Amino acid sequence: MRDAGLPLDVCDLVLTGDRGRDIVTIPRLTVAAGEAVGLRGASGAGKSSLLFVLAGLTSRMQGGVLWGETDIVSLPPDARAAFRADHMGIVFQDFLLFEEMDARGNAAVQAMFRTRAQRAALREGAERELAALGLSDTGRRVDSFSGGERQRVAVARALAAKPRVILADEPTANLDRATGDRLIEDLLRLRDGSGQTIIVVSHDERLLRRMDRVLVMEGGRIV
Ligand SMILES: Nc1ncnc2c1ncn2[C@@H]1O[C@H](COP(=O)(O)OP(=O)(O)OP(=O)(O)O)[C@@H](O)[C@H]1O
Repeated sequence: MRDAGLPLDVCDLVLTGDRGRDIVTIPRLTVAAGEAVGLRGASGAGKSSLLFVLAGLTSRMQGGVLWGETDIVSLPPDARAAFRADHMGIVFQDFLLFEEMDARGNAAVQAMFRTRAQRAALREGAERELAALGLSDTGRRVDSFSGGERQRVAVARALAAKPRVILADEPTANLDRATGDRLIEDLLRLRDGSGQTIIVVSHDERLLRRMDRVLVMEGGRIV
């Protein structure tokens, strides 16, 4: 089993956008290891921007974002990328799939960056998650998949390596009810089994209801 989830400690965080505008301002936010937290709020409230910060996908942040002992704000971009690859599974709002690869290849894409010894486990994890999400025909190129199918590939990719942290932006948005429910069960099964920390942006009440805690964002702040 992989290590359990990482705790998060955000301190005096400011994310600055173009023209110097503050997009996200968080004086303090702590999430326990293994906690499942929902983030909700109106469009433009800063939810996706906060996920980007937590994933270390921007250099325009100030303050502290500690995952365990590691402050990703103070890491250079290549070290942030390595930390992300080692510890995080991310579901982006627009999925970011490799269009010319099949579902299986996309779900196991991190294998390209792993050692030979790690590749088999990652491919196995990808197959397991694709099956758990009910996706068949995994040898087909993803550019021919529907929105919901693409979403399932993106989620399988995020979960394949059993990361210590899962960050997801609207993971159930394109899914029918049954598939959405399956995804929610899958996320919680991971958390209950190996204690992953989960932070999910969503408007889906069924998903939010299952989280340990739901935070509301407004104007770049948690209210
Ligand atoms: N690089 C940037 N420069 C300036 N403003 C930005 C930048 N990135 C995002 N914003 C603005 O910051 C605000 C928050 O955007 P964000 O995408 O985080 O909102 P959101 O809560 O995720 O919205 P949605 O639910 O519609 O996805 C928006 O007004 C957006 O236009």
